[in-house]
Amino acid sequence: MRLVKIGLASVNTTVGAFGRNVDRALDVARRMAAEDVTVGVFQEQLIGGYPPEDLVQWQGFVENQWPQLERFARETGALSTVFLVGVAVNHQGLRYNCAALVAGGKILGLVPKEKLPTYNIFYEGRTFSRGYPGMREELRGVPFGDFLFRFDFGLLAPEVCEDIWSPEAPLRRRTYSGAELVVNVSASPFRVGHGDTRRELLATRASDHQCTIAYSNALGSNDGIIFDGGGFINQNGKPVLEEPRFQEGFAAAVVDLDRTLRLRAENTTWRSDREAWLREGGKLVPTIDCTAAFTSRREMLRYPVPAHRSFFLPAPDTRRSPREALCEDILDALALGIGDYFEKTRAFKVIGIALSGGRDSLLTLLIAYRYAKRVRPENPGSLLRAFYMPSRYSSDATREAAETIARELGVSFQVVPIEEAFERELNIARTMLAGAEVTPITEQNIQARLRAQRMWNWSNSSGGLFLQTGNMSERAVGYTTTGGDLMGALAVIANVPKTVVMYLLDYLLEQTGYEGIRKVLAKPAGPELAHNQVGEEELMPFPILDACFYLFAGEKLVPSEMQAALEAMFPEVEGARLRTYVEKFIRLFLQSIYKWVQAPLSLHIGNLDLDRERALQLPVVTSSDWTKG
Ligand SMILES: Nc1ncnc2c1ncn2[C@@H]1O[C@H](COP(=O)(O)OP(=O)(O)OC[C@H]2O[C@@H]([n+]3cccc(C(=O)O)c3)[C@H](O)[C@@H]2O)[C@@H](O)[C@H]1O
Ligand SMILES: Nc1ncnc2c1ncn2[C@@H]1O[C@H](COP(=O)(O)OP(=O)(O)OP(=O)(O)O)[C@@H](O)[C@H]1O
Ligand SMILES: NC(=O)CC[C@H](N)C(=O)O
Repeated sequence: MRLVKIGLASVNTTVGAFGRNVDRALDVARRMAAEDVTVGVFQEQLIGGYPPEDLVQWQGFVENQWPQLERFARETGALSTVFLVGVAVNHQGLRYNCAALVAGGKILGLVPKEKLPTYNIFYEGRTFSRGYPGMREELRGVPFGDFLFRFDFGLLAPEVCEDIWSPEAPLRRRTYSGAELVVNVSASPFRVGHGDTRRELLATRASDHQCTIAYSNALGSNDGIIFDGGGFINQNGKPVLEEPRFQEGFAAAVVDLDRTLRLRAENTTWRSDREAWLREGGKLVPTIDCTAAFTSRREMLRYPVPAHRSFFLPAPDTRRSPREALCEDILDALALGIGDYFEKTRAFKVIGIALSGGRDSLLTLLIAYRYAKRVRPENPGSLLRAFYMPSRYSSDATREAAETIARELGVSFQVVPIEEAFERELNIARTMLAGAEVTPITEQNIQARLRAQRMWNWSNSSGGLFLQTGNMSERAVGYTTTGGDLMGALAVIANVPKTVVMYLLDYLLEQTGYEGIRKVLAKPAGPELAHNQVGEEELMPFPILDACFYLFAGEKLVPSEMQAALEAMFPEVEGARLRTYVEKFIRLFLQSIYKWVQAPLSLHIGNLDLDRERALQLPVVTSSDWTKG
């Protein structure tokens, strides 16, 4: 029996706040040591914050991380814990994204990331250089490269995030070289369903490579990329610990590393694969001996027995239903996104929403309220302001719905009519047009723009964070006004399809029983910019719109393929009608790209997103001729 206690840390870092990031990490490091953690795992780019994007091009951004790493080492020097910390380093003019091994007051090693993700939201290949098999360098007197590290408790292999996402992972050659404990410092952004993907991936790697894996993820939102924290310990395929997500702190568990070696020895497939690898010229990874530099304290650790006192019976099932898991995850992620933007920019005092009595602004308000409840539990509503701005087209029903939810949440609610200003702007527009008619669409847009202007004015003088409320589906087809409801300081639900907006509201109604939600849902969605406007009549049914969006923008199908998929999905709708929906969707989508590119920074929760930096990089000036074959 060789017991080791592994701690997984979650620290909410800010890009560029090196000193503050390390202060927060030190606090967790000390708490881990106080609870006898042998190996404490932090996240990728702990010191610099993630994603640093092109800040890595500034030599100072990278160089100035080193003194902070040294400080971390110094201030943890008396602790009996080995720490893994993500840091960027400069070496011979190139930048590397590393896992640093720190123990006994010293930086004992630096292992650079080999797989640099340059897809979706990731741009690492643009700024960082890769580590490579057999890399053996020294940086400021510290071993820097492809190494294993021997401690009195076992053989450890540090690595960085994406390294584990490849079947050709460095951990293959490192475990074949004897590594027992693979430690992955990670920054894996929240995306719907990604938590399950991580769990399965780690179980597969730990089983394929017969090792114990400790994986610790980043926490907190930076620039709309939301890290949900959490982490996993998996021993040779068996889950040992799953750290709760969306909270700062750490979780720890004891593992018996002898078990990892025993299972490895029993696994004839692993052994013969290793022999074949050696025969084919596989090169063993060298080991740095750290036993003189650090002595662990493990005599107090106890064998990890199941809390439910059975090695044979399952633990009580605490899993959430898929519906609850989806809704709670999205709501937690978006609330963290609002909160971290509000706090980390240090630019705002309150949060404001133009509240229409419709679905999108209601959901945005409820998400902001979720954040407010965390930081001001005694009076969450005091952090928020809601403004209802009626024109001649606004109904009593939406006003009543908006007022009701604001009252239920204790949020200040102000009615600011725009009718007079609308009339004035209409007349001015007529004058500018020298007598020509103001189009009906312009009439609509004037109202949306007046509301935006008022929100900006309120924001300027109050220090208010003006939340933009548009959903992804309507943005995709340009059903939003440039300079109007498309604007705001932070777009909260811009990555949420309309059908998901409705799903979340149904869930929240069930959870909270708020009358305001019920009143909003009682009325069909529509912008109230003209008489009796119903969004689904002007566009198409939202389930079909979202399906078109998924098939075209996500799956990249051509119209005939989309049509076939829609016919299978909506057999009750006539084929000819589906064809007009497909054509309409593609036309609107391709002619609305200019709108998304001027939308505010938005919170990201899925790989299919309308954000030129993070998902679809489409030209604004483009023709749809190619879609016609
Ligand atoms: N390719 C291009 N590149 C750059 N700019 C381009 C452009 N094409 C038009 N433009 C400019 O954009 C203008 C048209 O865009 P914009 O002013 O936004 O107006 P537009 O897209 O014509 O109309 C806005 C639509 O959004 C709907 N809406 C508005 C507000 C809320 C909601 C809701 O869901 O509640 C819906 C509204 O019913 C209407 O159908 C043009 O007048 C022109 O100035
Ligand atoms: N009467 C209003 N008072 C305040 N804000 C409004 C008003 N009408 C529209 N807005 C703002 O403009 C945004 C766009 O309107 P839109 O109709 O797309 O959304 P919604 O009303 O929130 O949701 P839905 O479309 O599902 O009814 C709203 O979310 C809201 O922020
Ligand atoms: N920062 C990274 O390398 C993360 C990439 C990884 N595939 C993830 O999404 O979790």
